[in-house]
Amino acid sequence: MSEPILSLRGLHTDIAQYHILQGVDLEVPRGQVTMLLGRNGVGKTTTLKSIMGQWSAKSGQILYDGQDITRLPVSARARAGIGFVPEDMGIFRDLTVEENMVLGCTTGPLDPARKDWLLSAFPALGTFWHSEAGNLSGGQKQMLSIARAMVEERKLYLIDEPTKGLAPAIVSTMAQALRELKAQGASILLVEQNFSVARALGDSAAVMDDGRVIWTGEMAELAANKDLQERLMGLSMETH
Ligand SMILES: Nc1ncnc2c1ncn2[C@@H]1O[C@H](COP(=O)(O)OP(=O)(O)OP(=O)(O)O)[C@@H](O)[C@H]1O
Repeated sequence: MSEPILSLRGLHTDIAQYHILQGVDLEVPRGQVTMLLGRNGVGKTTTLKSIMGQWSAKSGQILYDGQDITRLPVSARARAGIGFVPEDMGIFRDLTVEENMVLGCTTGPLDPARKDWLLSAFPALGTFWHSEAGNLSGGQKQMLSIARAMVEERKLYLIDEPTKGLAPAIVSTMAQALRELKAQGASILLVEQNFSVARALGDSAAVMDDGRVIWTGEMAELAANKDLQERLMGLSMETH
């Protein structure tokens, strides 16, 4: 098997006086979707932000594509090919959809073929291309946030709860876009509470508790084992 695109080794991150990540070990295989699961507040978002550099790790190591990025600034991690879609969307409300997308481009102008693909994946963005992003619906803002992170090809995408609060029809649009992204060869680390999406998209899974990864394996294995789900996450995926 080839080297994982990302390995976390014993990662510790503090937020203020709180010791949030307490030795996270995690591998994200190349070209796969890895689900990061767990109860609320166990450190999933903090893990993504530590990988991106928005929180700096106190100790431990982040290896990305053969390089130690633990101490690099956010901008260098982005240039190295990591894209991050935060849960709070981070779009600019006063700018148009187009302007938001252009701001997502770091290496040159918006590539027309990439734009065509994104507008076919998320047609509403084409309809509102010249509208202010603040006027979009909640689901459309979420699509814009994801589409902006996909506007240039990245090797690794970190995506935090992309389907949160979305209507079922939009959830399947989002899931399809992520499937297409994977088909293009990207690696994805995905935090997702919607278990039917997790089951449908995930190749492997890592479950966190109390600032650590407590289980890793195939997503299909976790999805098939109710006792394991109850033990790791306190719930059964079938009921969610
Ligand atoms: N800015 C902050 N200041 C203080 N504590 C924080 C901050 N951000 C997160 N935390 C705390 O860190 C812990 C982990 O939070 P995190 O958002 O990483 O969890 P999560 O697993 O993503 O949770 P959820 O599923 O609820 O989104 C929580 O106890 C949270 O309260």
